[in-house]
Amino acid sequence: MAGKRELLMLENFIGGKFLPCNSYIDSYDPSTGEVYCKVPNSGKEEIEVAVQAAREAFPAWSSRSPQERSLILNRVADVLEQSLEELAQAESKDQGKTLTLARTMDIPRSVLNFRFFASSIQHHVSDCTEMSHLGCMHYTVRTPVGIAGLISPWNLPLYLLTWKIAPAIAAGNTVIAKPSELTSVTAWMFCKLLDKAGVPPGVINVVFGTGPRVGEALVSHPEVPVISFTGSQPTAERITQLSAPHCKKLSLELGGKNPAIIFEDANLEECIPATVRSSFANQGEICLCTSRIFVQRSIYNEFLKRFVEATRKWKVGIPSDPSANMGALISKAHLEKVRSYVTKAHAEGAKILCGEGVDQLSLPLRNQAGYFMLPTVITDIKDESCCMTEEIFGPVTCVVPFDSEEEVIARANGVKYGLGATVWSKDVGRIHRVAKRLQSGLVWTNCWLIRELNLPFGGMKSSGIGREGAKDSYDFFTEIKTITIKY
Ligand SMILES: NC(=O)c1ccc[n+]([C@@H]2O[C@H](COP(=O)([O-])OP(=O)(O)OC[C@H]3O[C@@H](n4cnc5c(N)ncnc54)[C@H](O)[C@@H]3O)[C@@H](O)[C@H]2O)c1
Ligand SMILES: N/C(=C\C=C\C=O)C(=O)O
Repeated sequence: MAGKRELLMLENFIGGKFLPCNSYIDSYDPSTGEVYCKVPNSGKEEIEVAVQAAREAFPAWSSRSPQERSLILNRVADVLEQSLEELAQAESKDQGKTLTLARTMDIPRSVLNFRFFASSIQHHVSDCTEMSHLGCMHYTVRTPVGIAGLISPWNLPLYLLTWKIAPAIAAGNTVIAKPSELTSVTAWMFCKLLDKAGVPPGVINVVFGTGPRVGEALVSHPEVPVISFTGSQPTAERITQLSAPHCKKLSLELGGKNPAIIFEDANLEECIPATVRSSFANQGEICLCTSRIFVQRSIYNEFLKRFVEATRKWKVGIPSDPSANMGALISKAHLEKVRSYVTKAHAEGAKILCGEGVDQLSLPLRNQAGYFMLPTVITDIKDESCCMTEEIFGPVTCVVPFDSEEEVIARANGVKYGLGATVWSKDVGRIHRVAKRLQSGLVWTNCWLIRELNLPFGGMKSSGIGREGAKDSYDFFTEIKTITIKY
């Protein structure tokens, strides 16, 4: 039929083979609102087959040396890098993010995830102590846990999936990965590259589908002893319940309600563009995005004026537009949810200074049913408002004044989350004092989102349990044993 386009059909990747599924889910292009892809709607049956493949691959893979595994991880990095442009195009189309961001952040970071763990796996050492008076020495050994279940969200699809796959296989585990059903395409493209990189069949299995069906089947499987999950807090609760009867090892990387604290001596030339970026990068769909901006009262009015001016220049455009700073949100439902927060803030008497309901979006005709929204700044809002306490995960940020250091620490800590904070000041003593007292797994001062992969990444309170990073991921994906030798 004229005008009818072929849909992209994904398949599960199990035991080194692509396998079709009995049923499929529609996947949408967020920039047009059109269905363009079909994602397998897998369930228990597919998980059973994947477990069998991962179980069979485990003995050979886990007995390779870290150096041998490292060679393969480096080859995965190479093949990913060779496909950088196709992967970036696909990530942008599937997720709605700008092509520029996919090219400069998502895919390069996915490549780096493999290179980084290929190197770090070769540098771990174990502990050894001696009790000479008893003629004993003790040492520790670490062994891979087994089959790892890896579940990832839709905001940084390949970036976050590979941040789990790379350390898990580097440590000798085999894996079953389940990407978000909303953004499965780059995971499927990644599977196509694995044979070329020399990854043995069954070491990496990817099963697609929804959380309640295939995600729960994976989490509940008795032969999957370790689950690494990145996503929302309510899903983490469900995963915790399902894992409890099996005492599974769990790593939970969850949401945030991240504060930026801006003291009167901050360098506003640097702070304003960085805070626009920390609020609205990737459409505000990064767990580390700033959503509560506390500004010291003496500079509040100046900051607000300049911040709103800079936000208005943050361009929303179609993802392929090189001048766009922001693309489309992930789904219609998510767009409606994000907008509803602005409506609630307005109803509570807060002021919407720019963006949603105030300014006009300008989009090409073909993209008018896409899930776009302008970056929105809210002020005159109470700390207790849902916009100041709940994770919105979209391009909405609130700006409020504060008077003292003591007060702002208490207010910044006054939410259930504790993931990433930023602090802006030239006073080194104050930076150390405030950073130490913030209930936050990560604190960036005078910058945002500079990542050091060696060090722990993760959240406090409802932002999660456990940390990821060179040593932390190694510890998580291995079991430790203490051995005593009497001589
Ligand atoms: N801390 C971090 O590093 C980090 C990083 C990115 C995103 N996030 C958080 O992720 C959330 C947004 O992502 P999302 O909407 O995809 O989260 P989500 O919890 O809805 O889904 C995440 C993943 O879990 C799966 N899932 C859903 N229900 C499940 C169930 N019952 N059992 C097993 N799996 C299930 C989904 O299919 C998806 O693959 C936000 O809260 C964001 O802050 C956190
Ligand atoms: N896990 C990381 C980032 C998470 C972002 C959430 O949206 C990372 O940089 O390692």
